[in-house]
Amino acid sequence: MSQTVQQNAEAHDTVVVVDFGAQYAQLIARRVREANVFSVIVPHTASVEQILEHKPRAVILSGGPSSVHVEGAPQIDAALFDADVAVFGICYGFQAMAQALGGHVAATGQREYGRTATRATEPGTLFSGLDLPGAHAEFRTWMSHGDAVHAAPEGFTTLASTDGAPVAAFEHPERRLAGVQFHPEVLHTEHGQRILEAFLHDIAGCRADWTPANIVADSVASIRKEVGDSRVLCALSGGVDSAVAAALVQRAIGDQLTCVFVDHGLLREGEAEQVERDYVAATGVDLVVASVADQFLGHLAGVTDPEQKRKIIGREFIRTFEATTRQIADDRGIDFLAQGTLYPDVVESGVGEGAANIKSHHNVGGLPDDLQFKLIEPLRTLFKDEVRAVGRELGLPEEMVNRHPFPGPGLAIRIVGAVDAERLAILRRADAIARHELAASGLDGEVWQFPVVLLADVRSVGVQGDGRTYGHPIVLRPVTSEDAMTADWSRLPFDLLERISTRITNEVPEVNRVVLDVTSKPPGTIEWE
Ligand SMILES: Nc1ncnc2c1ncn2[C@@H]1O[C@H](COP(=O)(O)OP(=O)(O)OP(=O)(O)O)[C@@H](O)[C@H]1O
Ligand SMILES: O=c1[nH]c(=O)c2[nH+]cn([C@@H]3O[C@H](COP(=O)(O)O)[C@@H](O)[C@H]3O)c2[nH]1
Ligand SMILES: NC(=O)CC[C@H](N)C(=O)O
Ligand SMILES: [Mg+2]
Repeated sequence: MSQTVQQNAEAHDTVVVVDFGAQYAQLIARRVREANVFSVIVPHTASVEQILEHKPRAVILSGGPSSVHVEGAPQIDAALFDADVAVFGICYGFQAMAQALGGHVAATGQREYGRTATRATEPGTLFSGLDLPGAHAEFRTWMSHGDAVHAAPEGFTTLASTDGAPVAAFEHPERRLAGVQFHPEVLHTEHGQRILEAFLHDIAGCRADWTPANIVADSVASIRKEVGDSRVLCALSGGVDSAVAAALVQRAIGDQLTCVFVDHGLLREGEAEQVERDYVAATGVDLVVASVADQFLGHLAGVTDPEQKRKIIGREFIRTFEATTRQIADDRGIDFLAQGTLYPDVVESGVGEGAANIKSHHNVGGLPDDLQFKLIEPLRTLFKDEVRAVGRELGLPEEMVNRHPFPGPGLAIRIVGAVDAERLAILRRADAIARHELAASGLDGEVWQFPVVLLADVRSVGVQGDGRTYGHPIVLRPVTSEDAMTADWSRLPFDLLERISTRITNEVPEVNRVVLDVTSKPPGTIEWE
């Protein structure tokens, strides 16, 4: 378990979300945090001891695709229910809980997907704060199940039912156990957040202390404690996360901090200048710029595999930080490196046991084994919207806090194929046009991120100026998202897409085709590599 998680677990009431393969485990964790309670996610393969290591006040069992009554389905160890921790089951988690405690779960023959009317038969603690008109009140819930709890375990009160779920909610407040068949975490469920909060606050007794002001105070205190009077190098990219991480470290230790910005030749047009100008102006921080494009491009020459690109970039970042340290360190040296790593970077890099490695984020899975620095990652447990809230709390300007994310490996993972200076120049021009037109349309805020991708190894035939061309396609990938864990393709207006397409094919001679990516995440990721 990472040190940050340990610290948070000690300072705040923690909720552990056990992921049974749900589409919504991330969403559950976020909703818990929206109730101002700290939460972490663990895979269902975690043992009860591993769950309890987080010192949770409550555990939430997520939904999942399996059927609890089928042999080999993931189960929950009944020891959890005697561990003096509150437990809330959702969908599969509700069924697993019912079965483990002696209730009866079976297929119903009546599947319920999507909007479902749930009849509350008893307010209990879970529903007591809801404005439900009388007994047998109906409210709209979101369901996704084919199995159902037919009999609640002994001692539990049944609170609701639906046509396809004889027991749609139950609780045993004295044992601090409860569960629901529907999904309280999705916005389509009426009163969903209130029901979750009733569990968190009224049944589990979690304090609502996970707020931006507390996050800042805690991180500042723990950075001070850890760093003492040592010096810290902070990797600054111009993006939101590292800007907020640097501002936190600066608040904690002031001029013991030096920031380093790596110009690795994989940046977008104007980016290096912007960091030097804006960030220093906003914070007055001490900034070193390392201009190392030749070094990065040299190591990337001929490399086409995305994971290999990330590993090379992760390694060269660290080599650059080491070289910078040698350049600027006095006789005390620099032991600490601060980075703006976020919780989704950690989850996607498959660091948690059992989680799949989707891609090795250069700053997590891409780090070299012989790392000389101790890492300070004050945002390692946060989602992006929480980072933005912390940035506002620290007084960073709104333009900085709202900036679209840009991945550390930069344009290297937006060129499908090997990376070289010429290809980078093509992509940089196309990207600048797309960004410019998006900003000019006033729709910047509607889009989470807008990758522009060059399919460098693909060519297609075109006709331009009455002549045949054989050029490359550019892919536009504008997406909307809440936290980059899931995303949808942005429905940008056709006239904006047309302007971008026309300008790119007119102004970038090597490109003769512009295509729009209309894939959500999942199944696609946001970046192409
Ligand atoms: N060009 C760079 N120079 C120095 N450090 C970098 C650079 N690019 C990335 N990093 C480091 O890698 C971390 C992860 O990069 P990432 O792009 O995920 O975050 P960010 O740039 O801080 O924020 P955003 O997600 O908004 O772009 C950064 O927080 C920073 O510490
Ligand atoms: O700093 C980073 N280093 C990386 O190696 C990396 N890979 C993806 N990303 C960013 O993470 C978010 C999710 O991206 P994917 O849907 O492509 O996994 C998106 O915001 C991506 O831009 C990265 N950021
Ligand atoms: N979404 C879920 O958790 C589904 C649980 C189980 N597979 C069912 O069909 O009932
Ligand atoms: Mg970035």
